[in-house]
Amino acid sequence: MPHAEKPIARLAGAVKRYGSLTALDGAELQVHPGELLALLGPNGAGKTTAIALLLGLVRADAGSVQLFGEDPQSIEPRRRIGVMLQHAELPPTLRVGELLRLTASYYPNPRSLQESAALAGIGDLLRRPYAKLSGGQQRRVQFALALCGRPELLFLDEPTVGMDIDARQKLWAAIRQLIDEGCAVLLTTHYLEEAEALADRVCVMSHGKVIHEGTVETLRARVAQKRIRCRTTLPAELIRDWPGIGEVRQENGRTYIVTAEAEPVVRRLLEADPQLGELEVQRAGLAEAFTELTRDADEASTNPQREAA
Ligand SMILES: Nc1ncnc2c1ncn2[C@@H]1O[C@H](COP(=O)(O)OP(=O)(O)OP(=O)(O)O)[C@@H](O)[C@H]1O
Repeated sequence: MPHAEKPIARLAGAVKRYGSLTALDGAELQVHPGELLALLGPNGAGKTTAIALLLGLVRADAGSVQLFGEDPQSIEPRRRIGVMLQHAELPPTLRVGELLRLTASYYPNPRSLQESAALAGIGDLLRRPYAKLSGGQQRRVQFALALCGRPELLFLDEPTVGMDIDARQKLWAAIRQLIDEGCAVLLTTHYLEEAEALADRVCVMSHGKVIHEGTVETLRARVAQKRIRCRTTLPAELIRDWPGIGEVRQENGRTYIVTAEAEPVVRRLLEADPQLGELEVQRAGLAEAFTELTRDADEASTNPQREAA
């Protein structure tokens, strides 16, 4: 999708090797002002490495890495970002309020303590020592620290891991509020519903490359499969032999069918079983699209001649 505005964070052909392991293999990634980009991919795909490059924590072996058009290791672009990583090492004896004040002091135009605390929902934790908080509370404090500098770009690496449903939804609401104020967010997550709830765009990574980029809708549309569910007396073996059937499963008295084209299958089902009931046809969700995409990428990488064939 062409974008009028210049990206504020950019990887172009970025390569990062750890010994013989290639963690990033020519990754292309762009974050634009004010957007929420979700970075998805299986474990080890290279998401955290991509973020580490953009934060200047590691250097690329090849390709270019830019943050606000500059080298991410220089101080100016770093003053414009906020960061919440998977593993945060924070001084355990400091109280939450002290941590927030200290972090805010690194930024030229920080939010007030009260504003940061309210956004992250930690108003009642300010006097507590950080080390004594629960895992979920510590995550919320880390979120407050990430947003206290009024960043233009927020990096959130699996922010809701360890949070209960209520805390997760509150964090989503706070992220939406930041987006409304014009902050861009680069989010990595394994929760596809999180990407669906928040993202303007998604990038799917596999084996150190971005293998898909688009909206949640375009990602879903990549998967042509439909799911049919019904109650029928027809045996699974019979349906399996019909043309265009991907998979048939029977469970708890219901039959589940996966097919690329639902209409002919539905027609045939109704003809073969006039008693058929509880018929439902669904388009594949983001989870199926994601699984299918990354499986294709896995097959291509373990079987490279397939590409050439
Ligand atoms: N410091 C390091 N030294 C050696 N190998 C590393 C290092 N950091 C990452 N790797 C390897 O690089 C690859 C990409 O890792 P990365 O952490 O970027 O993946 P990820 O997509 O963030 O995975 P996850 O979803 O599990 O967090 C993995 O194979 C990982 O083992």
